[in-house]
Amino acid sequence: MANKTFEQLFAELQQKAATGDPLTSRTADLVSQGVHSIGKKVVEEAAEVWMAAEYEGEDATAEEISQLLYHLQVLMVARGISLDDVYAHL
Ligand SMILES: N=c1c2ncn([C@@H]3O[C@H](COP(=O)(O)OP(=O)(O)OP(=O)(O)O)[C@@H](O)[C@H]3O)c2ncn1[C@@H]1O[C@H](COP(=O)(O)O)[C@@H](O)[C@H]1O
Repeated sequence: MANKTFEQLFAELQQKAATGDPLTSRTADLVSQGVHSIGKKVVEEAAEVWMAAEYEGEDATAEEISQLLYHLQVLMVARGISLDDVYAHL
């Protein structure tokens, strides 16, 4: 059912940020652009989650949530924040 877990995606993104080609990897491209650009994507995706939750179905909302989680993870990688750093606050 699931393509990958949250932890598996994070490990993949760390690898992409370290060795990926910005021409073929969205993650490498975003990390090369920096925290300002990634932050704007996080805000954009958060708004799309809100709109989908209010006006669209569960599947569309879940897709938007996946895109928000992806961009949050890219921001974490760009700032050198680990999953444990975040889990410590849960
Ligand atoms: N989970 C994701 C993922 N979620 C969202 N996105 C990207 O984020 C975009 C967000 O959608 P938008 O509607 O905002 O698209 P957009 O406005 O055209 O985006 P912009 O390029 O204009 O910012 C999507 O089009 C995808 O390109 C993702 N890109 C990659 N991943 C996964 O990340 C891993 C590494 O990917 P690469 O770094 O590309 O190899 C792979 O497992 C991918 O499946």
